[in-house]
Amino acid sequence: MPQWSELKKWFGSIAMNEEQKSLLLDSSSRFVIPQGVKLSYGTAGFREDASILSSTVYRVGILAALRSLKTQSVIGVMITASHNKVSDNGVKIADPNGGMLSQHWEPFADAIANASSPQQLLQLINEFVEKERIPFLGVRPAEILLGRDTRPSGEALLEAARQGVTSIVGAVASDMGILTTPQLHWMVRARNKGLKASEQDYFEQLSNSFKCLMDLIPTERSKFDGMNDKLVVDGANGVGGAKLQVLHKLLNVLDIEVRNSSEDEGVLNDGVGADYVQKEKVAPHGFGSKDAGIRCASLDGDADRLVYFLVPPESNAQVNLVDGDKILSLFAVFIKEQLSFLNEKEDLKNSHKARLGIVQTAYANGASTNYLKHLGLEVNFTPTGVKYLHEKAAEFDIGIYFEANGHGTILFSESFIEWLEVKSRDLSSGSKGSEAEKAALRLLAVSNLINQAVGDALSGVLLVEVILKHMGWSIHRWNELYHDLPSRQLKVKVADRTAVVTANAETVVVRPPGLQDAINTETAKYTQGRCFVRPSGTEDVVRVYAEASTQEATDTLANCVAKLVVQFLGSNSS
Ligand SMILES: CC(=O)N[C@H]1[C@@H](OP(=O)(O)O)O[C@H](CO)[C@@H](O)[C@@H]1O
Ligand SMILES: [Mg+2]
Repeated sequence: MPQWSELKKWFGSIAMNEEQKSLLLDSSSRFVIPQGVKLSYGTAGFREDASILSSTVYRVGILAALRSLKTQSVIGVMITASHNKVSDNGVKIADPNGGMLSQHWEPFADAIANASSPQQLLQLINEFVEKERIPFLGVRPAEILLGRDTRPSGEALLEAARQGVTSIVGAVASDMGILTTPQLHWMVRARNKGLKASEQDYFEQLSNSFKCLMDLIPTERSKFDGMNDKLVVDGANGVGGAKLQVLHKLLNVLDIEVRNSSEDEGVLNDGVGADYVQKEKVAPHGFGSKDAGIRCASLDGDADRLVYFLVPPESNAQVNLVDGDKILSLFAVFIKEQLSFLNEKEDLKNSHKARLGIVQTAYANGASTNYLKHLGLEVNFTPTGVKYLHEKAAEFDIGIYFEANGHGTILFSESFIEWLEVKSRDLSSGSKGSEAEKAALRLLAVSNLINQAVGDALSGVLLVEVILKHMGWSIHRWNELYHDLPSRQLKVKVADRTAVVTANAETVVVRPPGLQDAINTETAKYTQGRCFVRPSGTEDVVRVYAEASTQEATDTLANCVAKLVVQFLGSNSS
C-alpha cells in the first residue's frame, strides 16, 4: 500500500496553503472590480468596454491556471473582442483540446468575475478547488499560453492575465504575442498533443497541406474559363490581414491582395470586417465598384470568421454575400465527392461508411438547409455559439459546422483519421494513382489544413480557394449553388434581455409567456415566413431574425416582431 504522503505527492494537495492564500489576497487587491456591472461569460467569453476589464482578465488568469492544474494540460487565454468596436475588449479560455472552456466551468467564471472583494474571491476559489478536487502544488505546474489581438488595450490586459496566472504558485504564463484567436487555440491543441506548436509550425502546416491539395487537383479541371484568379481580402484593420500576408509569402501560388490590414491607417472593425459585411450587406471601406466581378473576402477582427462577397458595379448597391452557409455548402460538396470516390470500389462488407454530419444554427438561411438536405446530408441544429456547434460536429466521423456569419470548420474524428491513414497506405500499394487513393489523401490534407480546434478564417480562405480550383468554379458558379431567401436581422434594446428564455435550438420563446404565440401569428401571414428572437450573448440586445419570400415582406415581419419584443419586455429606458 502506498503511503498517504506519497499519494499526496503524486496527485498534489487538494487544498491551498497559507502562502498561496496570501499571494492571492495580495495580488487581487491590486485589481479593483468595477461597480454596478454584472459580468457574464457569454457566447464568447467576457466582453466589455476595455477600461473596466482588468480585474476580470486578472481573474480569468487565475481560472486558467486552476483549469490547467485540474486538467494537467496547457490552457490558453485570448484577449480579444473579435468584431466589437475597438474600445471594447474581452477574454476567453481555450481548453486542452483547443476548444472553448468547458461549459461546466462557466458558472465559476461568472462567480469569480463578480466577486466583490479579494476575501470573497479567495473564498470562492477555495470552495471551488475543494469541490473540483483541483490538485494544488502537485505533480505538474499550471502552464498557460497568452495571446492578444491588435487592440491598443491588449497589452495592459495581457499583463493583467499574466498576473492572474502567476498568483497561483508555480504557474507559468507564456506571452505568445499578437495572434489570431484560432492560432492560439491551434497552439494549445498542438501543445497538448505533443506536436510542434509554434506560430511558424502553424504557417507551415497550413501551407504544406494547401500545396498537397493543389497537387491533387484533377488535371482536366485545373484549367477553366471565366475565373478571375485574384482574391482581394478585407482584414478588418485587425490581426488577420498581416498573418495572411505571412501565409501568402509561403504559398507563392495564390494571387492575394490584402486591404485594411492592421498595418494600414483604418480603425479596427470600423466600416470593415466580416461582421459588418455580413450584417449590413455593404462593401467594406476600401472596396468599390472598381472591384466589381472580383472575388473578395472579409475576415473579422480576430480572424475566426470569414465571408466572401462580390461588389456590384453600381456604387451604392448591396454586395452579393457568399456567407458561412455557402462556405459550408462548398465544403460539404467537396467532402461528399471525396467520400463517394472512397466508397466506389468498397466491397460493402469491409467498408467503413463515414458518417458525415452538418451542423447549423437557426440563423442559417433556410435555402442553405434545403440545399444540404437535398444533397442527402444529415443537418443538425444547435443554439448560437461555436461551443455548441463544435460539440455536435465532434459526434461525426466528419462534422462540418458553420454559423451564417462565417465561423466554422470541419472536424475529423481521430478514429476516422486513423482509418484514412491505413486506407491511403493500402490503396497506394494496390491501385496507385486511383481516385480512391487521391480522395483519401485529399481528406487527410483537409484535416491538416482546416483548424481542428476552432473556426479559422485563414485556413478557411485556403480551403475555399483550393476547392474552387479543384471544382473549376468561379465565385459566381459557387454562389449559384442555391439562392438565399431574403433575410433581416434587427437588434432590440430592452429593459432586461435575460427575461427572454428560448428552447429548441433557440427557435421557440418559452418566456415571457405569450410572446411566442404572438410571433407565430405574425409569421403565419407571410409566404415562406420564419422568425425567431433570442437574447444576444455578446451585446445587451435581443436579436430578431426573419425570413420570407421577398425582402419587403421580410423587413415588415422583422419590424413587427421587434415591436412585439418591446411590447412584451419594455424598452430600454437608458
Ligand atoms: C447572430 C450572430 O451573428 N451572433 C453571433 C454573436 O453572438 P450573439 O450571442 O448573437 O451576440 O457573436 C458570437 C461570438 O462571436 C457568434 O458566435 C454568434 O454567431
Ligand atoms: Mg471573431
